[in-house]
Amino acid sequence: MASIAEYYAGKSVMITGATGFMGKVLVEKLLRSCPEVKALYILVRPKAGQSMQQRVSDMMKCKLFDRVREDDPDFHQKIIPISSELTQPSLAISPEDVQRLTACINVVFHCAATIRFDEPLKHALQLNVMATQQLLSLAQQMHHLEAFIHISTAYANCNRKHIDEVIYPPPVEPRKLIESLEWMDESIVLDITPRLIGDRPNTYTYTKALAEYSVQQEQDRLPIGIIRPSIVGASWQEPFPGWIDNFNGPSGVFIAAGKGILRTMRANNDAVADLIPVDVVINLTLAAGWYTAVHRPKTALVYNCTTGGINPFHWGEIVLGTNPLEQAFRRPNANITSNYLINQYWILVSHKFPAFIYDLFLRLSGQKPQMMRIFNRLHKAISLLEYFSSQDWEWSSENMSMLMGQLAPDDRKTFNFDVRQLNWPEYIDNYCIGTKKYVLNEDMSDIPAARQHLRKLRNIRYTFNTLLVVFIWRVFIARSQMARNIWYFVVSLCFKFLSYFRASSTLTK
Ligand SMILES: CCCCCCCCCCCCCCCCCCCC(=O)SCCNC(=O)CCNC(=O)[C@H](O)C(C)(C)COP(=O)(O)OP(=O)(O)OC[C@H]1O[C@@H](n2cnc3c(N)ncnc32)[C@H](O)[C@@H]1OP(=O)(O)O
Ligand SMILES: NC(=O)C1=CN([C@@H]2O[C@H](COP(=O)(O)OP(=O)(O)OC[C@H]3O[C@@H](n4cnc5c(N)ncnc54)[C@H](OP(=O)(O)O)[C@@H]3O)[C@@H](O)[C@H]2O)C=CC1
Repeated sequence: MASIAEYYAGKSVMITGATGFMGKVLVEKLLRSCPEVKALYILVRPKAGQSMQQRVSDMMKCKLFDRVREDDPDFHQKIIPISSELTQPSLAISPEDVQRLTACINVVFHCAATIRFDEPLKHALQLNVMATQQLLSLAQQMHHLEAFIHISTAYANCNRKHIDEVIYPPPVEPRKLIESLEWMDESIVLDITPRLIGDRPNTYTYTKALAEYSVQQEQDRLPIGIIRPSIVGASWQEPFPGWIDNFNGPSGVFIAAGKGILRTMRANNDAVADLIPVDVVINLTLAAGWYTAVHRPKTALVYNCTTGGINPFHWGEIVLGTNPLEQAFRRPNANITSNYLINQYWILVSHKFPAFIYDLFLRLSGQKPQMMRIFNRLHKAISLLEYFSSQDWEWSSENMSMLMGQLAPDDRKTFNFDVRQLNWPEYIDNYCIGTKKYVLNEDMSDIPAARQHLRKLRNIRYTFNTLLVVFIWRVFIARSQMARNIWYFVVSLCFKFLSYFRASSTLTK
């Protein structure tokens, strides 16, 4: 039986979402570990004033591709960009390109999606569901297709507590929903969105569930596999530990906490933090492509790609890195609580009050206030994440274990997705370093300066607290006999307690 690299040798692979976080890691891994792959056709759109070619050439210059570049400086020749806007009819692929793709593609990896939690329903439907349906139609025209791998999310069915590796019937038939929303004005759709998404928290999870169903509908006509990763984080091992390029999910939280901006958030300390490293997801995805093509399972297999059931880690166990970020707003000291009121109290004391003071300082020094605005955006982002950090889910992962059992020993090493070996504290430490190096582009050599800055912040805090105590004393205590009496009473009580403990600890020696 062919190994994974042998299988992909000579194959033409089509990838959507190749410019995204997971797509880039998929392209890199395919080029590095399957060097005989024939060609990667990546569907890309022009964006933000950049042409498709410019975007692809920028992407290939990215540090992520350093190892591939070392192995094969001409690796870019295997990447063939195809212009496509997935929300347009026929995916806006030219007839010539359609012909090219249908003639040669062997494997499709569909990664593209909008992953925003606040996406208007119509747009989320267009991209996550309708584009997927159009892609399935294109796949049906492919003469040599051997596998169609769809990337979903483990949270597509987050309205359930236990999630098996099956497709659950969606609340509404996707085609019917698309037809009925077609004539509706944006504002009407906005009004009825909460009713439609029901017990799901956002349009993202809702449309990903509809997409899964649409994919499964084609299982008799296409060789399909569905991957459901949980919260995808920085890479664990490959191409190097800690690689990450965005603010999504925990990355934004780690950065905001590391900068001393985020000091409190609602999460359940004891709930499982179902993070999954991006390289694990990609290794499983490539293995699933191989398995679908070589073993041809009769129905579409769903792979829950999660860690909680295998190597659980909890939100309360997260200890943020020891390498400080540059120019922190305050000394990092982030806490999580499941209590709404306690969280609101800390938001007031640790977020809003310092932001108010800082903005006052900016105003007085003739600058534009900005901190309150930053905090308002942060609170919006955090409120969208709290649904996921405050509860527990259980995913079965038999298909992931089955797939591991099917791999040859060498493939198990090269395409490792065995998360039992994952050391969480080490992973989180590398993750934090990754956000510093690759998201914020900060240099590790600046760490002594960052530490010095933290010491300065500590001194500012001590000075501020001392001034506050003196102010309170002068304004409230020194002016009233009763307040002075209470103050002396409290101080003498503390003193007595201290002497009592000192005496008892001397006795026990
Ligand atoms: C107290 C701390 C203790 C630490 C331990 C506890 C850790 C708890 C962590 C809990 C994490 C829980 C994570 C759950 C995630 C569930 C995942 C489900 C899995 C999936 O299937 S999908 C992937 C997840 N998707 C997302 O994460 C997307 C969420 N993001 C959004 O929906 C939008 O970005 C958002 C938040 C609505 C903001 O929208 P908007 O205001 O319009 O801003 P933009 O997105 O346009 O971004 C503008 C600009 O800001 C940067 N940005 C975005 N987010 C952050 C951030 N959190 N911090 C800093 N900066 C951020 C963004 O990159 C843009 O920059 P540009 O330079 O490009 O303009
Ligand atoms: N990140 C995570 O934590 C998780 C992600 N997933 C799933 O993994 C997949 C990949 O996610 P991730 O890489 O994080 O997402 P990103 O947002 O990083 O990437 C999304 C990709 O989709 C492309 N895309 C978006 N809209 C269009 C469009 N209209 N036409 C063409 N291409 C488009 C983007 O292209 P462009 O660069 O042009 O915008 C980009 O390449 C998604 O299906 C997501 O649901 C599942 C679980 C967790």
